[in-house]
Amino acid sequence: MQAAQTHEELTAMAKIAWRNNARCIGRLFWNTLEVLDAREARTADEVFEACVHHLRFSTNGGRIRSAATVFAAVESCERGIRIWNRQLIRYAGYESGDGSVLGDPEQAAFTRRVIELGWQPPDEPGRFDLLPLVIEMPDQAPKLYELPRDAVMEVEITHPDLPWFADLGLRWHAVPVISDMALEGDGFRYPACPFSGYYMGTEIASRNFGDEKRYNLLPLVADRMGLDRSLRRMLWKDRALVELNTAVLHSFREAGVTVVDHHTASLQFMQHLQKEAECGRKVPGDWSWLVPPMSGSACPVFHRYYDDEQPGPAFVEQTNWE
Ligand SMILES: N=C(Nc1cccc(CNC[C@@H]2CCCN2)c1)c1cccs1
Repeated sequence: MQAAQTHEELTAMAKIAWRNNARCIGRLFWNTLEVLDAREARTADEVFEACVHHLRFSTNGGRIRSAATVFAAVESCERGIRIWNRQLIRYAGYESGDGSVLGDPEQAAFTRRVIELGWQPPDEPGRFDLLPLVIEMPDQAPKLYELPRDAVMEVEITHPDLPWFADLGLRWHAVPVISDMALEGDGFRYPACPFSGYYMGTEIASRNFGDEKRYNLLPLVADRMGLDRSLRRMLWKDRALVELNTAVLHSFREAGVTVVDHHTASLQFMQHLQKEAECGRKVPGDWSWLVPPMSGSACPVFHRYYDDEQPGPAFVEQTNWE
């Protein structure tokens, strides 16, 4: 077993792992990452407390701080401490007999799993019920924890010009916290290291709200806009996407919650490419992830190729509970 990394070594490793993440458009700010050291957490309760602290620290009243909380390292083959949730904050998906889902369909299997583990859904299940955290300590059964409501900031979605938009009852949480990946590098592996930043508007509007296999809201928004959905060439999906994205960006800014539009994020990434070239470093990039899911060719990141290397240190996928 190697000597543990100092906090400085751990911080540098996590920052470089972010800088190496080929799928991330927000890497201009890699050096601002705050690393919270939770390697001493030895019980599920202590891990839960550190996760709640991460939410409060990163949310920061809406002035979001990019952060990573690092729990204990493991030898390569061990499972170690694991957070089963893909993100610390996710909404339940309740599947009914006919296959329809109330809430987030992407979370239907996980929702079933946590109910098996003893989670009690609310008396009135809804579209935005917070899922519990599932924390697994080495050689122990997983434990469930409800997130304190005051640690989860949410934004209600309204539209600057369309009054009826508020009636859709849409909301989303302010901070994305990826909690199922491992931080690997310099001979160390950290299987629990939730990391968070701020959202790009398209993630919520185009993907979480827009995807057919998610909240599938394009037909509803188009109908409320009075568009003719019988003709694809009327581009009703595109018009609905623009208004969903306008609403998300407007609502987050109104609420004082950090968010970035896909045009600004693309320009920032081009600056990052410039800075890295000046430092003599290649920038690994995955075009299919870097290009925003709407108006791709209107973003400069679209008009070039990327280096497909995957250098370490890195945040890596790992087998989860399924
Ligand atoms: N803005 C963010 N979004 C983000 C980053 C990484 C991963 C994810 C999760 N999205 C992955 C899903 C899976 C398929 C399509 N999207 C979101 C950030 C999350 C953590 C720091 S920034």
